[in-house]
Amino acid sequence: MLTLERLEIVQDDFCLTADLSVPTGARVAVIGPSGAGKSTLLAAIAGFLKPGSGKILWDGVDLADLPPGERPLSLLFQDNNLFPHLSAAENVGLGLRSDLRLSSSQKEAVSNTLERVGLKGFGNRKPAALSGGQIARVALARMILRQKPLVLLDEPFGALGPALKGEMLTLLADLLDETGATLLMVSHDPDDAVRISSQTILVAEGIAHPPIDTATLFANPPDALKRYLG
Ligand SMILES: Nc1ncnc2c1ncn2[C@@H]1O[C@H](COP(=O)(O)OP(=O)(O)OP(=O)(O)O)[C@@H](O)[C@H]1O
Repeated sequence: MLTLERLEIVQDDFCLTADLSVPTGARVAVIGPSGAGKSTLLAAIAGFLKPGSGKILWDGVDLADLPPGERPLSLLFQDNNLFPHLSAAENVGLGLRSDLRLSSSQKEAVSNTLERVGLKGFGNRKPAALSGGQIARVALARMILRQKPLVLLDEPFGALGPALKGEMLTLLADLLDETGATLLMVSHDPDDAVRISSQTILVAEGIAHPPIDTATLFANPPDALKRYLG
């Protein structure tokens, strides 16, 4: 379980508070107006931003002293963070070792994972020779290979067209079924929230609200969400 305990994150004159829990295995959308603090929230959980006060706990363990690379999570941004000079397989392999000195079983795991996301035979290609959807698949492959229990996605498919995005959300849901990982996914598209997540965290007016049932939230949106939805 992820617990944000009386968390306060301050960036210059911006302040976000959160006091909430996300049960293990839950899939939670994070939505809210632009600039409300969705990325800031994920950055704090990932360890890139030090909270002003409060705690971030995973299964009761305070993550404060763990650097980003040692936290029990994978993080994926919209640009998918692929290194342009590395092949698809190497980009996936980075999920296991940053120096890419992989054992033969690790290399096999990379190749199996590429196959799992539909990229069999694409391992030697550099990102420039891959389509947007294929790049997203490489990023997902790296994420699942890391086998972390918490997955943080920040608008991961925002640059893709609707059909491709739908395909990626389906693949993501299948991968989460297999790994049982807990998901927090920032999205600007309410349809994504409905599609991938049973629960939604609304971030608005300085507060990351506790997750509530997605359908209930959209059926009866609070004013801040109404304004955002337009
Ligand atoms: N490095 C920084 N230093 C100071 N303030 C920052 C910094 N990064 C972001 N902010 C501010 O923090 C607030 C929250 O930004 P954040 O990017 O988390 O919002 P968001 O909800 O993810 O927005 P969007 O949907 O547009 O991506 C904004 O007011 C932003 O200007």
